Amino acid sequence: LARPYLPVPGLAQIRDILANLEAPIISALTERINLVTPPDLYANDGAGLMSYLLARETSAASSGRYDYGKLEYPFTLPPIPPDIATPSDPFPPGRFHQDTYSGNPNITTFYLTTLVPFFNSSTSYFYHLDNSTYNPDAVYNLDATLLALLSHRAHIGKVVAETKYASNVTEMTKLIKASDSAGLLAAITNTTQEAAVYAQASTAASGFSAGWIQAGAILPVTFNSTLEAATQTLFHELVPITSEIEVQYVRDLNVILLRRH
Ligand SMILES: O=C(O)C(=O)C[C@]1(C(=O)O)C=C[C@@H](O)C=C1
Repeated sequence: LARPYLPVPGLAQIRDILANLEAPIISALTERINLVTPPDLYANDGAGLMSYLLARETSAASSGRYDYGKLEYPFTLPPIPPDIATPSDPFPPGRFHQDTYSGNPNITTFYLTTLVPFFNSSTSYFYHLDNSTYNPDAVYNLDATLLALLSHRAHIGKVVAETKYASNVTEMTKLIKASDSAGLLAAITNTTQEAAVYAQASTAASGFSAGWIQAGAILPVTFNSTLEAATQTLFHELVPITSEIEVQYVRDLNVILLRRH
């Protein structure tokens, strides 16, 4: 089946798209932080979460969630096959191509090792008459929502990379041909933009915690600081994961560029 020709938006528009994902990410994080985490929920490298995801992703795949160009990638299913460049389709600058790299293993590791420790609430907004706070399904449900948002956000790096390549073909081609990963990382990095992303995340986090507190939610005193710290940690990991997806995407052009010249 022929895949569609999908041009990518310009950098300013993509940054708006990335900005629009910050509030939903921090919203899901806020909800997740306010649920009790049952002991051993993530034992065996998150095997329980992974089997929860597998069922959900199998259903999501059948409704097309991970189709070509959606920029949504599953954690538990085989990756979408990459595009193969041909003489009639040499991946012209500005056109999206599907590469083989997935940032999801890095996202899973970071989630389990770095983010889960923030999820230490002793109270839950679910009310059970038997006073139990046991609710692994509700927890996994938010984990799955959050992971899908993080993955989508990071994999938008593929179109960031394409648009950066298209606007700087000469310079990037040199780095790609030299397989200069460090040079490519330097070329795609914009520390001013990163600072803006972190500042916006921080504003959103304080907005969400203020909202919950003003709405009269009964919250542990540490909620505000936990959400702030988790948000900062999250975005300081997500931006490097996004950057790595960008670098891998342009590196993938190597074969084509070497063949062309
Ligand atoms: O906006 C960009 O230029 C991006 O490449 C995206 C992003 C990010 O993840 O937000 C990643 C790397 C850059 O250093 C700045 C920001």
